[in-house]
Amino acid sequence: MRGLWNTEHVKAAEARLLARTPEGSLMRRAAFGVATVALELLAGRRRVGLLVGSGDNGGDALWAGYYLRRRGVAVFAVLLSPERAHAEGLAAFRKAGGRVVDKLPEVDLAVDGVVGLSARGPLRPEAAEHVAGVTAPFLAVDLPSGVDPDTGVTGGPFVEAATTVTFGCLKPVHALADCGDVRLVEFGLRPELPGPDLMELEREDIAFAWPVPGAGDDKYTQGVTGIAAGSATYPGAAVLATGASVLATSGMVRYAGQAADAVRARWPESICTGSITDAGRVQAWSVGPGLGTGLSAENVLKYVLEAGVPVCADADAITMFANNPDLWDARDPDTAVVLTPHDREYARLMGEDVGDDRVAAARRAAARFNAVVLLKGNTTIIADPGGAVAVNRSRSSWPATAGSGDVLSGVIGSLLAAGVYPLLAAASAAHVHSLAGELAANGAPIPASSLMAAIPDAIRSVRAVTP
Ligand SMILES: NC(=O)C1=CN([C@@H]2O[C@H](COP(=O)(O)OP(=O)(O)OC[C@H]3O[C@@H](n4cnc5c(N)ncnc54)[C@H](O)[C@@H]3O)[C@@H](O)[C@H]2O)[C@@H](O)CC1
Ligand SMILES: [K+]
Repeated sequence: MRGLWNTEHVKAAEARLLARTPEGSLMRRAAFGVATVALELLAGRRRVGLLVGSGDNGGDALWAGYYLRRRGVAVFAVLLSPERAHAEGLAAFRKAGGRVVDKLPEVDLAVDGVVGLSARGPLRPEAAEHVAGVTAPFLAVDLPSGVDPDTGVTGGPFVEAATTVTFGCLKPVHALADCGDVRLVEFGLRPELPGPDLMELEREDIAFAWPVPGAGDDKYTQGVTGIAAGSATYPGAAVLATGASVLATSGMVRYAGQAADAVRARWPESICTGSITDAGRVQAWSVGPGLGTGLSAENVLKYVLEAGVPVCADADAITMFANNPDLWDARDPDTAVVLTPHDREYARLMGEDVGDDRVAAARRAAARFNAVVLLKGNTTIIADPGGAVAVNRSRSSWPATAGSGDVLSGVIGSLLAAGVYPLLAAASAAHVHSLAGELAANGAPIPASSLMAAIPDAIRSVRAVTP
């Protein structure tokens, strides 16, 4: 698991660390890290340009320029606010033979030291012009300038970084926005930090969480998943959700609904009934995809909420909660619920748009409904009602296709049925879903059924990293 910390916590921790380290040493260590990565990226080429802003981020860039000069690299720097440039960094840079210029010449690598942790808003016009004039790849210092450190939002021009070197710890921007290849330079900040504000699961975490049958297991002991999805109009949603559930774990899957014939034909291993009341016992329900929003669908939703087992509520289930909040009354407060809205469903459910701060939005919904909220997007945010948040950056946008959400809800249902903690179930499902999308797509569009079919490969790939 990788932790990520908000700027507020990073700044407070840095202040404590600064107070007990010799002046300037942290900046020089950070800059040395930047220079080391720059040398690696240069791979023998010898021209570097620096874009230097008014704060310590610019100071880092100037000190990195100093270290690069000492290794014989030609370094040019544009000072965006010459009178406010970091004084010691600039002096060291000049003394080492660095050249201050009005405009960067052709270089092999550009270092973005425009703004860092104190950044607000997009690049200002002058910086944007310099950035636009650069053809070399960018190495961003701490974070790509113009991208908000806490939300990853860009409201105008920003630096497209091929590589980002950050210091002390990762910040939300590194998971919420594209920062290229992110490298972390450690300098003893961790003991000063509270628990992380966000976490990003790694393959090892998912491999650890994913249910694996033991010698004493049978089809019942691994958790039976119930799928309440699909309708005469939308049988495909039922086939996809059930199939995803069948492929995600080796526990049993029961399907209940109007698409029983279609599901049975495609997934003979599932137990299908036409009515939810005949479904039998399950350890979790996945409800909503293609279900409709009429009275009979509302009754299905009530039935699964009353069952006293974890519920993944997706698609039409979310719309029904938005239309008729009284449906929540059917839920015992101890029943875990995972809601999986996309932005429009979120707006329906919450009566407000997601806004720029997606993490805060997911946290608000999780607190309001006492549920895990998985907010879909290129980066999926998964918030726990207790405040914990996991993020999953998708590797490509191919999974943004019809039926993809049905697959995700089936996987979440299976993990809930296997007893995986809801936040971990949702985050692990999101990870495997995006990995399956990447494996299936392999550079071309994919139907959701291909994504679903790649779930076993994704699980194998995740599990392959465990010793
Ligand atoms: N505090 C520390 O312990 C360390 C800080 N380090 C560096 O210091 C950086 C933070 O430095 P600062 O707090 O001085 O601030 P920044 O360098 O992030 O920003 C400097 C100033 O730029 C202005 N600014 C904000 N948004 C802007 C925009 N969109 N366009 C143009 N100007 C804008 C603001 O006036 C801001 O104070 C970190 O990102 C990191 O690179 C490192 O040297 C490591 C140690
Ligand atoms: K930067």
